[in-house]
Amino acid sequence: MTAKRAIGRHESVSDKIRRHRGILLVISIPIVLITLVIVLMPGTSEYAGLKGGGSDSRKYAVIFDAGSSGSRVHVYCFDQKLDLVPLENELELFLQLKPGLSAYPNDPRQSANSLVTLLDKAEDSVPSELRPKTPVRVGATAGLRALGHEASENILQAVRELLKDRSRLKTDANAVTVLDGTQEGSYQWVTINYLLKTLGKPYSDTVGVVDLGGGSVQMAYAISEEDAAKAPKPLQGEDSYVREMYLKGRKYFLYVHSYLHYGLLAARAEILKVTEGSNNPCIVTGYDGTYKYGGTEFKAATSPSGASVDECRRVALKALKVNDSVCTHMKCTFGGVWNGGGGGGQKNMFVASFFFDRAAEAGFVDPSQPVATVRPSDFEKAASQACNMKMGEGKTKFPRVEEDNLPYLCLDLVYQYTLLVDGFGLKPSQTITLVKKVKYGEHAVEAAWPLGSAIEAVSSL
Ligand SMILES: O=c1[nH]cnc2c1ncn2[C@@H]1O[C@H](COP(=O)(O)OP(=O)(O)O)[C@@H](O)[C@H]1O
Ligand SMILES: [Ca+2]
Repeated sequence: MTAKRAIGRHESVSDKIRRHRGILLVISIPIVLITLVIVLMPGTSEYAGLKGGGSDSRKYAVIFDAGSSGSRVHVYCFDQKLDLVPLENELELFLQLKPGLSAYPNDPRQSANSLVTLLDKAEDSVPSELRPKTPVRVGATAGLRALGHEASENILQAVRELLKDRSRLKTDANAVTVLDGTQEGSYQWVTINYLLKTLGKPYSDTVGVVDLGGGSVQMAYAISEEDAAKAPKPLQGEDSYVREMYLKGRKYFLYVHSYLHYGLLAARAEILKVTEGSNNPCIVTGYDGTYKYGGTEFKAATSPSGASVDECRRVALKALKVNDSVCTHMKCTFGGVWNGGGGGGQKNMFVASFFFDRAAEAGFVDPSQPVATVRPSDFEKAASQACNMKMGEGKTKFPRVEEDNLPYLCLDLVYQYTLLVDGFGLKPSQTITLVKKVKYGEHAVEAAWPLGSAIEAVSSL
């Protein structure tokens, strides 16, 4: 016994290993395997945390929307997969002010300086070390388009100088421009479909968009390759009807058209021009004043018999030139413009900007919700009430309407109905989604073109 114990006590380490090698083998194989998996697989938590969490893998973009009625800035932050990630508590920094750049047609410096507060706050929201790598873009829309080349180019040049003098953000050669209408419409389509996560799906699973600004209105939707091949060729100086875009591994043919002078505030002027200098059946009963747009004044006075939906519709149809212009294409919207042929990409329409705002002011949409499902006929119903009231009743009948908009409420709602139904050819009973913001995970993001521009800007980095 003693001898045996003595032998046992002096057993060498190698003897022990040899004796227990079976057990050791059973324990060590899984440990080695697990270690290998952790080291080699990029998807496992620790590794991915190190790689994806650092601020150097994030890309910021600062986009100014120089709209006809106001200027806005959006700052977005994307991860490596081009998903939006929160900046502080929201998925974007969004700030806005009025008026827009085109309110200073003869003073380019003052026009550019109106962006200073937006610029400073936007730049502050980008981490200091990333600023020189962060693209900044300024896209001007209908306001500068309508000003004409020289005045708008002077303003843009002053904005370029402001960015150079005051900011460390990265400006490319074409970073400060007047967007052409088809660009604006296609960015809006990318924004909405990105937020709905329909990009990469077949074209008929995407949604179509309408964006009613102050100066212009855009419609965009994806069409089939066959329909794209049938698109009418644009005349000289016209934008082409179809844009090809490659997004999330799929090629899209996007029908897009922008109508300058048919944004809501510009359309008021077009409708008042039809009855030039005399009474107009779209003006709310009891109002007699003037409407200013783009430096011109228009008489805005109701007819002696008061406002009327039916008569206002006749004037709106004239302003849209629905029946007065020649359609040389298969089918037209209004003003002789091709309608794109319809199809699956147009069956769900997301309708933004002034459509949402007026519906909320008229009281048939809840302004605290990001989206609302309505029908074009809802605009007509609200128009009937607005056209039948007197100015004095406005505040009680439509408590949410801003005072300045009250004389034009009948006009705005009739125009919106006429644009959707007679202009764009939607059925009065078709459901459409009015959209202010789109939910993206837990957050909601502004349903506006700058996100589409930001995605393009960071994709090329
Ligand atoms: O970021 C946004 N989110 C939601 N609505 C917006 C945003 N930017 C503009 N809008 C809408 O567009 C309307 C003004 O149009 P804008 O001034 O952009 O005219 P434009 O597009 O014809 O130049 C605003 O009253 C608002 O309804
Ligand atoms: Ca706009």
